[in-house]
Order: sequence, then C-alpha cells, then structure tokens
Amino acid sequence: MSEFQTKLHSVPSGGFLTDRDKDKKPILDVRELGIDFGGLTAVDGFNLMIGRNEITGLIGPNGAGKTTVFNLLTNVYQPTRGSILIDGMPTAGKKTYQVNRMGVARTFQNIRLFKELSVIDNVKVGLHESMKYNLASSLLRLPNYWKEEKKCTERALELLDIFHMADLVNAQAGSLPYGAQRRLEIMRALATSPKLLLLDEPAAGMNPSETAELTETIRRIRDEFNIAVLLIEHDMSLVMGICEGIAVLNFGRIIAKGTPDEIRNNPQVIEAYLGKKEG
Ligand SMILES: Nc1ncnc2c1ncn2[C@@H]1O[C@H](COP(=O)(O)OP(=O)(O)OP(=O)(O)O)[C@@H](O)[C@H]1O
Repeated sequence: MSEFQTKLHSVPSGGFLTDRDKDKKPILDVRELGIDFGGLTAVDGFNLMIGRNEITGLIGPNGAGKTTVFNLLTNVYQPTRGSILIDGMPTAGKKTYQVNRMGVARTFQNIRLFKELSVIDNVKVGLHESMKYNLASSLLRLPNYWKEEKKCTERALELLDIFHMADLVNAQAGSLPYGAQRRLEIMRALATSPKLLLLDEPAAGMNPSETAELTETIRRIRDEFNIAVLLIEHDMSLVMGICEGIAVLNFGRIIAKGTPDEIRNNPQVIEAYLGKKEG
C-alpha cells in the first residue's frame, strides 16, 4: 500500500500534479511525444507531466516502450514528433550531455559503472561534469584545477557518507555487492546535481532486503535533494510503495495515469499488465 494519500490535480496546461507541486512549474512536461523506428512506432501520443518533488512510476509489459521513453527524455534518441520541456526549457536539438546539464540524470537497466575504478572515482566521474576548470587548467594542473579537484573529492565523500558508503571509498566498484553497485550508480547520477532523476529498473536483480533498502534510498533522495524521480520498475511492491503518480505504457501508448490505488484497480491495466504479474 502506498503511504501517500496525495491526490493528483489536473492543471490548466494539461496533465496532473500532486498537492505539493500543483502551484509550481513542473520539472517535466512532455507533449505528444513519439518515435518510429522504420515501420515500427515504438512510442506514440505520449504525454506526461511531473511535479518538482514527485516520485513517478512508468510501468508496463516488456517491450512496451519504457526504456525508449528514457532514451527520448535524454535525447539519446531524437523524437519523431512531440516536445519535451525540462523545467520549462525545450530539449529539442540538444545533445545528451546538454540535457544532463539542463537537469536530467539517469541510471541504466544494466549497471554501467567503471568497475575497475574505486568507488570514489566513480562518483567523481559524475562530479567532473559540473566542475569549473577548463581544459588548459586541467592539462597544466594550474592552481584552479587543484582547488576544484579538492572540492570534488569533498563533495564525493559527502555523497558517499549520505548513502552509508563512506567506508567503501577505496573499494573497487566491481567488487561491491549488487545492491551497493546499484546505489553507487544512483550516486554517480546524483553527483551531476539533477532536478529529475531517471531510474531504469533500479530493483532488477535485487533480493527483498536490498529492494527495501533501495525504496528508502529513493525516498531520501527525493526528500534530501529536493528533486523529482521517474522510475521504470517491474517490482510492484516498490512502485506501489513510493510512487505518487503512475503512468502505464502498453504498445508505446499510455493506457492509464493515476495514483497507485487508481492504477491497481484499473481494469485495462489489470488486463494488459498487472493481471499477468499478480493474478
Ligand atoms: N534502436 C531501436 N531500433 C529499433 N527498434 C527499437 C530500438 N529501440 C527500441 N526498439 C523497439 O521499441 C520497442 C520498445 O522497446 P523498449 O526497450 O523501450 O521496451 P521496454 O518497455 O523498456 O521493455 P522492457 O521492460 O523489456 O525493458 C521494442 O519493440 C523494441 O524492439
């Protein structure tokens, strides 16, 4: 059961926002998004609005188009049609790293860490994105470089401390247990200071206690970093437990949007997805 009793409010520009976010500019506003791969329409007529501090779930059967939506939101794929606004700014024509700088960070279905590097160096990779020194000061190791590098190490240690990984600073990323690798990947994404964090199946391969810990981590991220989270997940205990809004995708189209209770009881969703998983 979700502990959130939040109602979703429809707002004048279309879409729904939570009580908490309804008077603020949404962090994500997607209109009529679609992409075709040759003759295959993978996503079509996709509309989604996410409030600044909302945790939203994107669920649906395998092959429904969920990861494709993430690839569209980060401009890995250019949409065939439709528009995406991040904090009111269009992402059209931007490169993936520019979308990251606009405030969108993501993790992947298959963990992508620098497994040979230490835990702290993995976090610092994320932080380097936002560091201020230029190429010359980096290559020549000018004073500004060392100042920024020190700040970067301090920030990485802070992040690791928040997620109870301070004692693993020098461990090799690839040697960590699965759950900790997932957490590290999330931390690396957070290091870029996103306003919207996209998590692609963060609980995949986790045991129940790791999933419970992850649920808590996601909640803390929203609360302590004051950001929004959009997550793709098949683990319904996690989705129903922390999401305020849920969108259900089937064959590339949203078939339902609502609170966990609305989604759980929606006959179309039960037919297309939940019935098959839980029935
Ligand atoms: N680059 C691509 N070229 C061609 N087809 C693609 C490409 N990327 C995705 N697709 C197709 O788009 C559809 C949606 O795939 P997608 O991976 O987004 O689904 P999904 O909902 O994330 O599935 P899962 O839950 O299994 O991860 C599939 O039919 C897939 O084969």
